[in-house]
Amino acid sequence: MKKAITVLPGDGIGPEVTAAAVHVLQAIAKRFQHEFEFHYAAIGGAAIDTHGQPLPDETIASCSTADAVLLGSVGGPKWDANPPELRPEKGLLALRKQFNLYANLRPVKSYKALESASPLKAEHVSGTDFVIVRELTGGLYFSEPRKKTSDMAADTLVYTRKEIERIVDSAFQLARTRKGKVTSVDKANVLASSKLWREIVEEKKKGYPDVEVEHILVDAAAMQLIREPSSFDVIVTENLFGDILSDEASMITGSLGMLPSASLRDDEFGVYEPIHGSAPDIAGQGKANPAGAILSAAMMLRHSFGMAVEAQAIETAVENVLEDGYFTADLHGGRILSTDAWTAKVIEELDSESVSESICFSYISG
Ligand SMILES: NC(=O)C1=CN([C@@H]2O[C@H](COP(=O)(O)OP(=O)(O)OC[C@H]3O[C@@H](n4cnc5c(N)ncnc54)[C@H](O)[C@@H]3O)[C@@H](O)[C@H]2O)C=CC1
Ligand SMILES: CC(C)CC(=O)C(=O)O
Ligand SMILES: [Mg+2]
Repeated sequence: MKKAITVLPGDGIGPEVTAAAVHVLQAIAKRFQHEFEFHYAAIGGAAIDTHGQPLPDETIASCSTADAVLLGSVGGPKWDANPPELRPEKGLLALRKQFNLYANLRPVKSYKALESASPLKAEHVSGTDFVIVRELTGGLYFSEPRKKTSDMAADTLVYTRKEIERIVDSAFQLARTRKGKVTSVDKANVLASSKLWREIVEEKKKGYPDVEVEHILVDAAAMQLIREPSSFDVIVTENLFGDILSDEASMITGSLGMLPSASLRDDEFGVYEPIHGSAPDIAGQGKANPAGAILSAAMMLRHSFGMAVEAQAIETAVENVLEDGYFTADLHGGRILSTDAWTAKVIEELDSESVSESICFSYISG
């Protein structure tokens, strides 16, 4: 199958982790006889430097003609003093809005091999398997009006019924394919937007009688994620809460570098991005964990290209490399490899006999 992928490496460790994911995709293309065409375009600080804006028209054009987009990360101290319209993060937010990517799926799954890398006790980590469904194109990050003087500052939190309904529907539909439970996270004891959110979840649940629903306030949710992460299946929440809770949740697995994400709309198109930022403190040192980006590529294969077997091959290879005790510098307890060396292990694993046998078996049985 022939597919066009636009790669937006961005800033900091973005180019390192997207390079890793592209290498893995090339290995998949070779093994399964697909043709992946990679087109590179600028976003974030890199785009400000070359094009004078964080989301150039050429980048939008490239993404518009692509089957899917692989993104690294944006931002860094070089651009921190820039005015708001010339901040790297503005490019990422504009990309999400431009392509109407309202549903950001962030799977959080524990790995046996990483139980000791997590700051949580192994018995708490074990069995963790949930997805955060984060609303991605509304809320405070798209605040209008937004104002700042030296004496006051204001951001506006707006959600429309339509925005809440579609993300809540996404969560219910996802729960039906999993363990059948939705946890809606809000701050309905204080915020008007959260009160509407909760009302809509209550209305929507009538259409999904097979799905169990619970409501939890965001502060308690932050606690419950640490106390009993295995109690969650699908968490649905607004933009800011989802951003914060997913970084917290990443540590259950051992590192922020482990979590992938898919930013989706109603068709197959998607932007696939690790949840972490540009990590300026480790950029250019071969210390970045590329697992989040590599697993994002697997999500791309499954969702945008319908390549479930290929996606599973990547996920199995990542798991096996961790099982073999090969870690990156952010994870404690294994043999530490550089970003490139760890990626090479994943590709070696993909090429290995055991993975190819399980793939053949899946083809036959699937
Ligand atoms: N999606 C995106 O592009 C995002 C961009 N940012 C931007 O990134 C810049 C840095 O933000 P921070 O708050 O430091 O968050 P960050 O996510 O870049 O880093 C937080 C910490 O986690 C570590 N880390 C992150 N990803 C890692 C990986 N793959 N492997 C190993 N360690 C990893 C970093 O070294 C750092 O110690 C800022 O300019 C921020 O605005 C932040 C979050 C998301
Ligand atoms: C620009 C930020 C909203 C990016 C971020 O932290 C995220 O999407 O996780
Ligand atoms: Mg974030």
